[in-house]
Amino acid sequence: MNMESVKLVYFSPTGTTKTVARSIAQGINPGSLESIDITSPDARKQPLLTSENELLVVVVPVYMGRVPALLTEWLNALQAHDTPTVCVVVYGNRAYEDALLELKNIVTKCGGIPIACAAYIGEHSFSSSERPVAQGRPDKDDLSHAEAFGRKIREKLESISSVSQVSDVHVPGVYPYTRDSKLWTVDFIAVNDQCTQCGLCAEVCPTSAVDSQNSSLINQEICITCCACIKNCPQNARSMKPSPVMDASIRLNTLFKEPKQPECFL
Ligand SMILES: Cc1cc2nc3c(=O)[nH]c(=O)nc-3n(C[C@H](O)[C@H](O)[C@H](O)COP(=O)(O)O)c2cc1C
Repeated sequence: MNMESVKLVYFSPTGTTKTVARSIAQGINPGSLESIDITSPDARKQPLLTSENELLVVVVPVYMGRVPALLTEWLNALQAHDTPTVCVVVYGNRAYEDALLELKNIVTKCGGIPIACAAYIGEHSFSSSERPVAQGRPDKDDLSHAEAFGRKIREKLESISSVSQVSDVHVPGVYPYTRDSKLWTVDFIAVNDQCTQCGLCAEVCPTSAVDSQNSSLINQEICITCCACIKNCPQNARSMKPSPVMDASIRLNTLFKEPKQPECFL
C-alpha cells in the first residue's frame, strides 16, 4: 500500500506523548502529515473522520493502566472506515496494563484496522526534581526506537496491497479491563506567592479546571491530576502539597527506579 497521508492524533498534557508521536511520524516520513493535538478541550469538540487511503496514528498517555477516561468519548466517536491504524501508549515507567489493548479495541470498534502497536516510556506526570520518576524519558534511545518503529510501519504498509491482508496484532492486556479508569477527586496543588496570575496554567489545562483569573482556584471535580499546570508554570509557583497524589509520587519514586524499555508489536 502506498501511504502518503498520515493523521497523527495525540493527547499530551506534559509533552512526553507528543515527543514520542513526532518521532514515530518522522520515521514513517509521509508525504503529508496532519497533526491533531487533542489536549485542549476545544480540540475535542470536532470528531475525526479518516479513510482507507490514509494512515491514522493515535498516541495517548496511560492513566491508571487505562486510556485516559477523558478521551474515551472523543475516541469512540472516531469514524475510521477501514483506515490502517497505529496505536501507541506512553506510560510513566510503572506499567501500561490494559491501556494498549483498550486503545486497540476502541479504534477497531470505530472501523480502524490496527496494523502496529507500541508502548513507550515518558517522564511520569507526578515526577519532580525531589521525587524523579522516569526523569528525562523519552530519551535519545527511546526516540531512535520510535523513529525505527515508524520505518517498520512504512515497510509493513509497503509489503501489503490492501488492509484486508493485515492479521491481528496481539498486544498485552486483558478484557474486561482490570482497573477502573475513574480518577480521584483530590486537592493536591499548592500555589505560592511567586505566581503572577499570568494565566498559562489555565491555558494548558486540558479540562479547563484552573480558573483563568485566579490560578489558585481549581475545580477538583474535573481536574485529571495531569500536572500540566505545575510543569508549565514559568515561575515554578505550583507544586504538589501533601495529598494522595504526593503519596503516589513517593511510592513511584521508590518502587519504579528500574528503567523499562519500549515495546512494539507489528
Ligand atoms: C492520573 C494519572 C495516572 C497515571 N497512571 C499511570 C499508570 O498507570 N502507569 C504508568 O506507568 N504511568 C501512569 N501515569 C504517567 C503517565 O502515563 C506518563 O507520565 C506519561 O508520559 C504522561 O504523558 P504526557 O507527558 O503526554 O502528559 C499516570 C499519570 C497520571 C496523570
